[in-house]
Amino acid sequence: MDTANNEKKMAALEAVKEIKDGMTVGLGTGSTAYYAIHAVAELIGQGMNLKTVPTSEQTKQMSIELGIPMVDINSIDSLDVTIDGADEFTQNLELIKGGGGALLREKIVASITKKQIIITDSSKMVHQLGKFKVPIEVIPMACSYVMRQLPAIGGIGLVRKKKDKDYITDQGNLIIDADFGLIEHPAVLDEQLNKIVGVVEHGLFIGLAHKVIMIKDGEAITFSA
Ligand SMILES: O=C[C@H](O)[C@H](O)[C@H](O)COP(=O)(O)O
Repeated sequence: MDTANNEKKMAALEAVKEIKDGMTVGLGTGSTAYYAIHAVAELIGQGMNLKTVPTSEQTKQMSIELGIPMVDINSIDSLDVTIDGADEFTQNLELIKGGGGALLREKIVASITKKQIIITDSSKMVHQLGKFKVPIEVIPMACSYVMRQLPAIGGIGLVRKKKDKDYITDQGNLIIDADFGLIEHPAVLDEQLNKIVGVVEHGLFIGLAHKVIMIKDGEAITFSA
């Protein structure tokens, strides 16, 4: 296993230590969350009684294959813990997520989670967000309107493609990957994006993470809110 994957796995194993019997657990999406999902399956295999909520169709499929019990998010008020990855994070626990297109369901799950734990390898920490483009999920009919609004708030967008076709999210929407340069005030941009009609959600996660566990040089480094 290469260093990055080793770090992802170690972070996942560290995070699942927070899971206790009887908890409801949110399962993130992506190559880092992958290791957490496997670790949760192992806990269940050892007899732990857990209910989970997946943050994407991809994670739901994995959960089915691994025999992980799931619960309808509309039948619960909150989740105890969610373990998810990130594309970038700062020490203030501001994040960019959505590189894998799952930001909308991830943000809904994070919003009702008591303890949102982000797990990363050592490449994801930044001093200022913005090298990674901010994914913006938009209603298809609003796509060009939203694109035209971005320069007024300092951004340039590109519609995400997959194999030469528009990338379609789990909710049937499009994603605009927007370059804002380094983001001075993520909370301000968060509000500006939320005000654009046709934007369903975006990948700036501000005030949602409670803890980031990053592995660097074989050690777990924890950042807490
Ligand atoms: O949409 C995808 C999610 O936000 C992922 O958690 C994020 O892109 C990080 O993915 P990975 O762990 O594969 O780097």
